[in-house]
Amino acid sequence: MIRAHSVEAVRAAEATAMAALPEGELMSRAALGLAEVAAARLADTDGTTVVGLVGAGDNGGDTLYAVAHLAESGFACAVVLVPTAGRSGVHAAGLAAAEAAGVMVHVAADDPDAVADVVAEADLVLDGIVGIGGRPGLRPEAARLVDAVDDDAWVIAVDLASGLDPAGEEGEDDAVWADETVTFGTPKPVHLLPAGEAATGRLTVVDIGIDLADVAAAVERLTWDDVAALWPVPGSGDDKYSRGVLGVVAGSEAYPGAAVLCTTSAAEAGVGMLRYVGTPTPVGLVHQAVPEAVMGEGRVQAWVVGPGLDTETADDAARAQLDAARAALASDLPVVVDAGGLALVDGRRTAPTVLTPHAGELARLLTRLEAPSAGTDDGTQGGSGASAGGSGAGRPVGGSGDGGDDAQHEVTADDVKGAPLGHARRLVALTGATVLLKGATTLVVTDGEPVRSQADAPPWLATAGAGDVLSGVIGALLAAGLSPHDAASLGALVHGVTADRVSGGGPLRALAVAHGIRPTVRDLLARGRSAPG
Ligand SMILES: NC(=O)C1=CN([C@@H]2O[C@H](COP(=O)(O)OP(=O)(O)OC[C@H]3O[C@@H](n4cnc5c(N)ncnc54)[C@H](O)[C@@H]3O)[C@@H](O)[C@H]2O)[C@@H](O)CC1
Ligand SMILES: Nc1ncnc2c1ncn2[C@@H]1O[C@H](COP(=O)(O)OP(=O)(O)O)[C@@H](O)[C@H]1O
Ligand SMILES: [K+]
Repeated sequence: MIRAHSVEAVRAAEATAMAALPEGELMSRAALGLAEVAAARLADTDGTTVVGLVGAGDNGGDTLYAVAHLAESGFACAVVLVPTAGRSGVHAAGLAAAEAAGVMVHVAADDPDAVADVVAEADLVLDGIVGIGGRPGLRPEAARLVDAVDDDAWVIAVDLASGLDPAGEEGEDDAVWADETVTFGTPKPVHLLPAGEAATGRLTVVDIGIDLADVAAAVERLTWDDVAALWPVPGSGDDKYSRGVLGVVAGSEAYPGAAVLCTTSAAEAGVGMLRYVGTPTPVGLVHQAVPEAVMGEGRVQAWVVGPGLDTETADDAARAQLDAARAALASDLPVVVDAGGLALVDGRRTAPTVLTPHAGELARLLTRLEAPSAGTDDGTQGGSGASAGGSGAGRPVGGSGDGGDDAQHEVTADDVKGAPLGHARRLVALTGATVLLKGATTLVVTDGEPVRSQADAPPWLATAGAGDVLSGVIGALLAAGLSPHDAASLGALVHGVTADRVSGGGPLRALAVAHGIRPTVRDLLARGRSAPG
């Protein structure tokens, strides 16, 4: 598992470590590690020239010492001091070390054009403008230097790409776009979150001897090696019921294929038993595609509700299926709610719940649930008595404070994409559920848990039906007894890794991803068995 810690946790751990070390020792370790990475990249690319962009804080200090090391190793090195105060505005001891090593020192404010030319010559650029002390965005004088960097230069962000929000809450276009980030002690949230991941590039962590082993992470990412520890592997005493029965309420006359995709992936994920509830067309298709599935309701340990569910049609079969969906939501069993099922959610369930919206679905849910008088948005069904909350669990009033009295604020998909984590948290606050927000980086947010962030899938996975496959995997894991947080994040990991294998760099289809789940899990489990220790 990769663990990222908040800025506050990092500063506290640094303070503890510094108290036991000679002054400047941590910065000296950071700078040495940074210089070693930079020297290796220069060797890989036959580069010879280095420019460090140096801001006013300790991030600039790291950069000055690192460039001094690189100059001592024989590279042609210069630094550009970004603050308008020039030499007096930067880390004094770091500047002295750089000058002593023969580094050329330029002050950006003195001659901006000439300095831009110096930057443009560099084979390798160290971005030391700001680190964890930075506010989002770049000031114009910094942006001008960043614009001057040659497209072929290797850009290493020191600790984080300047301009990004270190907490990764807000997206920021005005930031350094790094090929690589060399960070110190531990990853920071921005490195793993959608707001900063692309601008971070390759992430390299330098050990500077700070201890965060017992400190809760702000953001976590499951890796391949976590699968063996988390995946529910049956023992000799198990039977199909003890392994977990999953009920699936999915598909409709309008969208029958979703039922096939969801049940196929649940079967491929190795669920103990599968029950399917649907209308005649998907029942026939599921019967053919997944002969293991049993048709109709019965005892289950968890439900998937919603892929391809049609909440608009009111014929008898569709109504019976919707009744089953509502009963599942009103039950005390774990439920994964996806796609059409999200329209039936109108508040808190007390039982474990995973909501799996994409950005557009999250925007619609927030708009509806934060409205002064919320209800289900499938108006055809009227009676709110069959709400997701069941009898005693009405819609919480959270969010009423930001809407204003008359005009309801409509949340858009673009709002969600601009600040995905914050919007996912809003839905967690409204529902108490685990929220899995789909995208290139999928976020799993649960109250009181570190955010899980998975980025395992290729963009080819952005294809119709891929979400139906994901819900089947998560459902199988919930039925086996995993917590919503683990089921959702492990499901996202396996779904993404499978998509990557199935794609192999080319197109994929959702059904192929469903069929790829079984071999992927097998191989990840085998990897765990062969791992040392
Ligand atoms: N505290 C420690 O023990 C260690 C800190 N280290 C380094 O120290 C960094 C943190 O240093 P600081 O706390 O001094 O903070 P930073 O160097 O990240 O930045 C703070 C300075 O940048 C200015 N600034 C903030 N936002 C800006 C923006 N958008 N544009 C331009 N200027 C902006 C501020 O006015 C302030 O002077 C870490 O990221 C890391 O690189 C490392 O040396 C490891 C040890
Ligand atoms: N750019 C991307 N890169 C990787 N994965 C993506 C990207 N965009 C979407 N995905 C993934 O593809 C799946 C799409 O699911 P969804 O939008 O629910 O599709 P559908 O409703 O058609 O099944 C999700 O798992 C999502 O995380
Ligand atoms: K930086």
